[in-house]
Amino acid sequence: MEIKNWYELTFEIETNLEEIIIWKLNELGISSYAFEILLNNKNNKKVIIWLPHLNWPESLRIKLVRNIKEVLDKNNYQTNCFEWNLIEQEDWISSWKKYWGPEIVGDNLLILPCWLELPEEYKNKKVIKIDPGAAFGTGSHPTTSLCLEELEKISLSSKKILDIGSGSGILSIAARSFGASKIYSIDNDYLAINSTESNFRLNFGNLDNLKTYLGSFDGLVSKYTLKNFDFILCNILAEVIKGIIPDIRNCLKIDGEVILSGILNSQKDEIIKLLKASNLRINDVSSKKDWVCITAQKIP
Ligand SMILES: C[S@@+](CC[C@H](N)C(=O)[O-])C[C@H]1O[C@@H](n2cnc3c(N)ncnc32)[C@H](O)[C@@H]1O
Repeated sequence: MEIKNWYELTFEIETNLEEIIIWKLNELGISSYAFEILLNNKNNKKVIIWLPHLNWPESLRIKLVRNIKEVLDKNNYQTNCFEWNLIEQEDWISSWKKYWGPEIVGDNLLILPCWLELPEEYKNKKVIKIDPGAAFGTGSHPTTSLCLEELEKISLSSKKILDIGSGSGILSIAARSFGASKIYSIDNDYLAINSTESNFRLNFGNLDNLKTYLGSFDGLVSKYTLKNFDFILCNILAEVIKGIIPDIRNCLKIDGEVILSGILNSQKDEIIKLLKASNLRINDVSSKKDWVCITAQKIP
């Protein structure tokens, strides 16, 4: 289905609430947003959220504002200044482009918005081209960059990968760029699956090494044979991760590894406990801002 128009929601927050808003939007499955520094008030930022109009009837928009207000209230910030505009696809693309430039991740990766030429100074980087569309995964969120940095550390040559919650496809594309031979990408949002496929094509010109599945991971594992993966990449919220750890183990081959992201610092210990209980050995824990990424290995 093609998205024609977008709702644009804007409001102000104190700058220190940015991470909390990102966390809430992530939880609500909202991926297109930006923060703008206000020149007249350096302590505040403008939040701009774009929502595909077909998926956001009035009732859901009212609920969204209520959700955001609740989060802000809890953090002692009161506002009623929420402004809605309806904008056309072309205007959304130009708004979005204004906020997005090339981004270096880890030692060697460069995330490049598809409408930009590769800047000369980044010619030696491994480039991942992304058209952000309506799916999560531009590389700028700590949960994504933590996964990308983990991927840089491991040898993926000829490996079989499962990407659970592929969003824009950014991790699948990185895995292929690092030499993985077969990538299976799962997402329960059709916009994300479209985005994974079109971004994969944008980078490699074809979908030869990619297989996509639309649906929830727990439903798909019982329907298809998803087994013997060398690596599983899973950047989903901790609440979802908790319920799928045993299935993740079943999908890994012995010695295979899972990279889990989307976990808040406060949720780390509980996830580590669940991983150990499923016979998954913790190999690495890295963190950025409030977020943690855990790498665990299937032991016999
Ligand atoms: C935080 S985004 C991650 C996107 C991308 N992999 C990245 O690292 O930037 C999580 C994605 O998981 C998908 N998702 C959430 N729960 C899921 C589930 N149970 N099964 C499959 N996909 C799921 C969402 O639609 C979303 O695209």
